[in-house]
Amino acid sequence: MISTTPKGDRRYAILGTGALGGYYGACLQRVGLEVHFLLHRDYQHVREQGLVIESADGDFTLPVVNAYDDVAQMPACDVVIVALKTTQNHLLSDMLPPVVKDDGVVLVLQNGMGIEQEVAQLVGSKRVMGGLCFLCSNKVEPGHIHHLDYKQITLGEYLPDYQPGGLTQRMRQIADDFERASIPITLAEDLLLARWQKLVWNIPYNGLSVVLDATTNELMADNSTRSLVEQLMGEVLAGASATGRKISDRFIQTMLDYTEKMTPYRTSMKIDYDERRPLEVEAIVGNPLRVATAAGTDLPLISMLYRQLKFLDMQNRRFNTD
Ligand SMILES: NC(=O)C1=CN([C@@H]2O[C@H](COP(=O)(O)OP(=O)(O)OC[C@H]3O[C@@H](n4cnc5c(N)ncnc54)[C@H](OP(=O)(O)O)[C@@H]3O)[C@@H](O)[C@H]2O)C=CC1
Ligand SMILES: CC(C)(CO)C(=O)C(=O)O
Repeated sequence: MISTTPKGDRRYAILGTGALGGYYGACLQRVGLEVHFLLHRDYQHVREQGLVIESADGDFTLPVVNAYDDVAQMPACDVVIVALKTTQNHLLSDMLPPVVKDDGVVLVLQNGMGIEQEVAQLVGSKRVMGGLCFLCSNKVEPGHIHHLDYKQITLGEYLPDYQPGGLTQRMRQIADDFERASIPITLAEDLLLARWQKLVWNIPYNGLSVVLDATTNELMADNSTRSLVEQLMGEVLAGASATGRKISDRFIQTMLDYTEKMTPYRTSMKIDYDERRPLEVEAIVGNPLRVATAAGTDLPLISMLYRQLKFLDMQNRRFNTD
């Protein structure tokens, strides 16, 4: 085991060493933090050969990492990063309890909404934080991650019912670790607001990329689809507003500009669809839709997108023989 944690440093666990978890975990280990990686199909490969990160910021290799295929073998950690696809979150009830220290924290870095609430039921709400990752990364081969663009994270504390959690000492400590690893961090006082803001991007682009078989640049180049993107973004703002979170209309333009500057991108949901993997429909579209509906607001375009995605996901799962 590589034990590099000097006094005061936090020990990290990465649950799901894929595109996101593998990238951030490797960045943290590279600057000397102690990181423990839970792997799945490429466990043997990574145990023997480590991780390769091909990155827009410079490639690097970690020939030796702390690799596990069973949480029971992992040490209890201060920060446990959840980086599975949300479609695998049913595994968390077994995975989390042994690996999070009594005074540790589970940091949910997945896309979507409502996951912190589920995690709080497993480990208690005092041990949960959320993060929104503006990252374009793919796992291209066993133990090989290709980081294409962006990397910043917005961090927020979770409190029951997503009451704003303010800024805390442990947020600053985790932010320091990531910044040491050259990952820019924004600290959010209100995690729910930050989650809605991220969904302004994910709901239209992830959803439409699957339904319309398109990349981000294709969605932006056509007037009809660009308008659909904008209308869907408007509905996300309405959902946020129904839960008491105001996002200014100008934010829509910011997200459109951000996407126009992005390298043409096949969204993560589109990659999952093409690879015939389960889609994160419930976390990214279903949960926010249900939250808005419960708060008394109809989101008709998002509701239609949700049903279309459910249909395509169900068809896709029928073909998946894994
Ligand atoms: N990739 C990105 O750029 C971004 C991703 N996100 C979000 O981050 C989350 C993770 O996405 P991403 O990293 O792309 O997904 P990946 O599929 O690349 O990573 C998920 C990892 O979980 C592993 N896994 C699955 N089942 C198990 C298991 N039983 N035990 C241990 N590990 C397991 C998979 O291993 P195996 O493949 O071997 O089954 C895989 O390596 C998602 O919610 C996504 O929406 C958010 C922003 C950007
Ligand atoms: C917005 C983006 C591309 C990260 O910046 C993302 O969240 C995704 O692909 O799921």
